[in-house]
Amino acid sequence: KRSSRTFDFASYHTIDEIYDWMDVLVEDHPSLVSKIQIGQSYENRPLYVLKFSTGGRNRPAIWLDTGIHAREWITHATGVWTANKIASEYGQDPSVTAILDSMDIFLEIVTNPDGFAFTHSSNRLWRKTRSINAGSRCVGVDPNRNWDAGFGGETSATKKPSKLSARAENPGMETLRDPLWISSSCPAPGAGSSSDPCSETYRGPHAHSEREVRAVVDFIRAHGNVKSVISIHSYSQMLLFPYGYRREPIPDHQEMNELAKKAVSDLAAVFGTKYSYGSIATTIYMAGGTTIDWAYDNGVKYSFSLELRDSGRYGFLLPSSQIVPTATETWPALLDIMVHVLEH
Ligand SMILES: O=C(CO)C[C@@H](Cc1ccccc1)C(=O)O
Ligand SMILES: [Zn+2]
Repeated sequence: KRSSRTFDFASYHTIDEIYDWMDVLVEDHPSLVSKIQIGQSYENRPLYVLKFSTGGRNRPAIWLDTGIHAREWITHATGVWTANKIASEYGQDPSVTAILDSMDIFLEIVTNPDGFAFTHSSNRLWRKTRSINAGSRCVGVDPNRNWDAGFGGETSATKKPSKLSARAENPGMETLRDPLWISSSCPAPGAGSSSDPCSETYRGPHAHSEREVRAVVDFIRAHGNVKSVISIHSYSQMLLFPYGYRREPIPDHQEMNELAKKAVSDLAAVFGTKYSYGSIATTIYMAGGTTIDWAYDNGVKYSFSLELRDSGRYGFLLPSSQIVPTATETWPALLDIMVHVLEH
């Protein structure tokens, strides 16, 4: 009989391998884990979400997503490891047990399946969705600029992008040659996204134009009781919270900052990996239309994004030997956030 525990967590996997593994995880934990489909991608791949629940009806919930950017393979791998950890620790770890006795956890591992498949088949550094842009030969929308929160920037940038801002508009192109820019605090253009379909931060024709984004928006709105959204990216080793579309701090800045401080401290305690933390706009760069700004503005107070390993040496091409160490050190940070949500 297949077991979810014998899966090779120390290797990168294809979408089919991950989707098959999800079914085995459900088989191994039938009273805790279920798989729901929240929609379909542009190319009609299913959008699957793992639900961890011990009962109740519409309990307060935590939403986790990985793989919204296709090339950030360490995030899908961390999502698989974390799903297994949650399922294995229920009934063993007191914090996990307490969380799941009162709340549900939803985890979407392959949030951008078309892009992910494309990184396996054609272009390992693909970031965006694979939707066709009318009137352009350039494909795809940045799913982390497509959300209806500061979409297109409050002051949509009309100024000519400077060299720096051109870089900020093309995350990943320079990072292989010049990783420093990604952790530079220099701001991206005011808009924090691009209207150019050929840009890596193309925001799309309108907010929620992407099926992959729309499906999550509809799910979270219909659920109505999501207390935390944690959207996991790589790389640069940061723990981020809103806002990205404004520099002004959120009302809950102090609480979020202190929680982030504790989380990165507990992460560092594992192997010494250093994370920075703070609001998106002040820690990485201005970014409009992001997942967690939308969540926060729609009542999800505990909204965070993680930027996993590394800080630029391998970037998106993180060796598979670092998968389990990365997932292992990230776990205490996730637990800190989830326990805080449970207690508040
Ligand atoms: O994926 C990234 C490239 O690794 C960095 C992320 C940084 C970010 C993450 C979460 C919210 C706002 C910005 C991005 O530009 O969307
Ligand atoms: Zn990303």
